[in-house]
Amino acid sequence: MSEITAKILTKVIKKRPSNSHKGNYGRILLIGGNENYGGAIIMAAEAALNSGAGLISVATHPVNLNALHARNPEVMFIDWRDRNLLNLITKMDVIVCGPGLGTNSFAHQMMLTLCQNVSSNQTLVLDANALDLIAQDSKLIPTSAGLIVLTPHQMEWQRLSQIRIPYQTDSANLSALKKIFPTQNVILVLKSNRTHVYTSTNEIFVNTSGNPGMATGGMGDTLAGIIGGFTAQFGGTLDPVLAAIYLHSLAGDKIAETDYVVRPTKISAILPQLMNHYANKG
Ligand SMILES: NC(=O)C1=CN([C@@H]2O[C@H](COP(=O)(O)OP(=O)(O)OC[C@H]3O[C@@H](n4cnc5c(N)ncnc54)[C@H](O)[C@@H]3O)[C@@H](O)[C@H]2O)[C@@H](O)CC1
Ligand SMILES: Nc1ncnc2c1ncn2[C@@H]1O[C@H](COP(=O)(O)OP(=O)(O)O)[C@@H](O)[C@H]1O
Ligand SMILES: [Mg+2]
Repeated sequence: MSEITAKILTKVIKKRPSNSHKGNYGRILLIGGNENYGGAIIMAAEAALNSGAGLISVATHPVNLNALHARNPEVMFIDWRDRNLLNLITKMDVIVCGPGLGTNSFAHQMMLTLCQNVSSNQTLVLDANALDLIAQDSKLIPTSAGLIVLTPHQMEWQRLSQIRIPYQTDSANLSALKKIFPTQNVILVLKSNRTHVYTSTNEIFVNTSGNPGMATGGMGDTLAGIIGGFTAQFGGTLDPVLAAIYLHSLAGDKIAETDYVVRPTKISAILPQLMNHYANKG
C-alpha cells in the first residue's frame, strides 16, 4: 500500500500553456440534485469549476436553476427531463452522477440512460445515490466507460459490496470490487477519515491528510466535483484522481488551521490558489 503525498500535486498540476482555451480543459456534465438535495449538485459543480474544468454543465431538477446560476453563472444548466440531455451525455469528457440524485424511479431511469450511452473515451464518476441505485439493480452497472471512479463512503460501500463496515478490509474490498466490476477499468475511492483507494489492477493507496472538521454534509459532493475537474483537464487516469483526493483534504487541513468546522464551499474557494502554488512548484 502506498501513501498519497503532496508529490502527486506537482506531478499532475501543470502550468497552462498560453496557446490554450476552455476546450482544452475538458467538458464535464454533473447529474444530480432533486427537489431536496439541490445543494449537493451545486457544491459538486462549484468544485469542478474551481478545480479548473473547461466547460461545466449541470443536469438537475429545474427548481435548482436559480440557486445554481446565482452562485455560479459560469455553469450551464439543462433540465434533467430535457430530451437533449442524451445528446449532451455523448459529448462529454467526464460525467459525474449521483450527488443529490435520489433513488426514485426517475433517478433509476436516469442511471439507465447514462449507463447505456456512456462510451470508452469518457470518464464516469459515480457518487452517492448513483451507487445506491447500482446496489439495488445490477443492470445499472456501466460496462462501456473508459474509466469508472466510484466514491462511496463506508455506508454506501456496505450497500454496494454487502461488506459490513467493520469487515471492510483491503483484501475484502479489492475482491468485491473485482466481483462487481469484472472487466471495467475502475478506481474505488472508499471515503472515511483515512480514505483508501483501490484499482482494478490491485493497487492500494491511503490518504493520510484530512481532519474531523471535514465531517460536514457536502464534503463528498465537493470531492466528486474535484475528481471530475481533475480528470476533465488532466485526463481519465489514476494520478489525477489521487491528486484530487489529496488536494481536497489538503485544503481541508489548511482551513482547519483556523476554523473548527470546514465548510465544503470554503474548500472549493481556495482550490485555485492551491493549484497555482503547485503548478509553479512543478
Ligand atoms: N446539501 C445537500 O443537498 C446535501 C445532500 N446530500 C445528499 O444526500 C443524499 C444522501 O446521502 P448521505 O450520505 O447523507 O446518506 P446515506 O444514508 O447514504 O449515508 C449517511 C449515513 O451513513 C453513515 N456512515 C457510516 N460511515 C460513514 C462514513 N465514513 N461517511 C459518511 N457516512 C457514514 C452515517 O450514519 C450517515 O448518517 C445523497 O444524494 C447526497 O448526495 C449530502 O451530500 C449532504 C449535503
Ligand atoms: N474525520 C474525517 N477526517 C478526514 N476526512 C473526513 C472526515 N470526515 C469526513 N471526511 C471526508 O469528507 C468527505 C465526506 O464524504 P460524504 O460522506 O460523501 O459527504 P456528503 O455526501 O455529505 O457530501 C470524504 O471525502 C471524507 O474522507
Ligand atoms: Mg456523499
